[in-house]
Amino acid sequence: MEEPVAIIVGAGPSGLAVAACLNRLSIPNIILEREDCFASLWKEKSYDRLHLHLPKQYCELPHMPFPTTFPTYVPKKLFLQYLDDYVSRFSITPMYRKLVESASHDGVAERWRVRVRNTGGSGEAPVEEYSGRFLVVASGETSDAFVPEVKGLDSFGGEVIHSTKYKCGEKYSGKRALVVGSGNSGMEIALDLSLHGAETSIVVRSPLHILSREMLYMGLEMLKYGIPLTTAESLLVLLSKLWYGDLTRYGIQRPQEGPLSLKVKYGKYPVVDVGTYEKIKSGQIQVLPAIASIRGNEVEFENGNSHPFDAIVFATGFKRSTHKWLKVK
Ligand SMILES: NC(=O)C1=CN([C@@H]2O[C@H](COP(=O)(O)OP(=O)(O)OC[C@H]3O[C@@H](n4cnc5c(N)ncnc54)[C@H](OP(=O)(O)O)[C@@H]3O)[C@@H](O)[C@H]2O)C=CC1
Ligand SMILES: O=C(O)C(=O)Cc1c[nH]c2ccccc12
Repeated sequence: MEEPVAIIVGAGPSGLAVAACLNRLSIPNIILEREDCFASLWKEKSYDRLHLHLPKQYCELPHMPFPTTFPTYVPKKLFLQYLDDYVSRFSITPMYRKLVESASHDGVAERWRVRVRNTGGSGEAPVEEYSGRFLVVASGETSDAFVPEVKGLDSFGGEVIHSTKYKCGEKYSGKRALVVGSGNSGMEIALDLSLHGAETSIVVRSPLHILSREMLYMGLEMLKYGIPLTTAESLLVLLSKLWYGDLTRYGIQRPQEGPLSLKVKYGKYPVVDVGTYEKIKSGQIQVLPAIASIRGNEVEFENGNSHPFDAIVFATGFKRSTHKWLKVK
């Protein structure tokens, strides 16, 4: 095989976008993907009711707009259909079951050396090596599911899953479900559970911004037209306060810093409300503080209260994987 100019790690939307751009310029490249499909987070590790939070014009990949027939907020199924079309259109051929174990730069040869475990076979996974002038890290901020250590979790009798294993709330009907974590996954999974008739609670341990999709869209449009970030986000906070009111009565604080600054500085996205707020307001979703410990089916919270649950969904986010394999001096 001809040596690629670029080695792309990860066949998520970003890796596919880079490969498409390189293919259009006939620049040889390979994508190394540890799973057996592209966009595995979307395909296999996300809940059914997932939609993009931004209007479609903000989410398209380079050189291929979404079809005009797609709705403004693209659902998972159509997004995956779009990615399928994208991969065929730009003749992208990711190499699957290639787990990158190390990537380091050889200064003398001016090449990246990438060691890969080929996990595709049946026996012991053999090691392969690839080299190329450029390395593209497209393995994402959401590569490895994160579950915190919780005192007594082992003693919990019910089901415990990470948000990546959650599809739909159907089987939780009538059950007491606790969602731990109040990012966008936790908030929407709590909504889904409640809509399916689960008695739902969610742990909110830190301050957060809640915006509607329209507010977020407005914020991004303001940035596009050159309105300063601090001005744009002051307006968003004002709108959020007018629309949602004082959230402290439900046990939710707003952060000191604005929603756009938090995203830009720390990659922390605001919660985009797709219906959870109404459920919290009506008392159908109960907000609880951080967990102190678990004993059997009883979960004790930091305010000293404890409640029994049948299932816990950890929507506690992800860790990136680069510290495991990317060797930079
Ligand atoms: N439709 C869309 O576009 C969607 C987009 N997303 C995006 O995907 C990315 C991942 O989202 P998500 O899966 O929600 O993960 P996040 O990292 O965004 O959220 C994790 C949440 O878990 C909380 N948490 C972590 N550890 C604990 C703990 N020990 N006890 C209590 N709470 C804890 C965090 O709180 P704390 O802040 O205190 O650490 C935070 O609220 C984000 O960028 C998100 O915006 C997700 C879903 C839908
Ligand atoms: O910068 C990005 O990741 C974007 O595409 C825009 C965006 C998506 N969600 C947001 C939330 C707050 C600020 C920017 C964005």
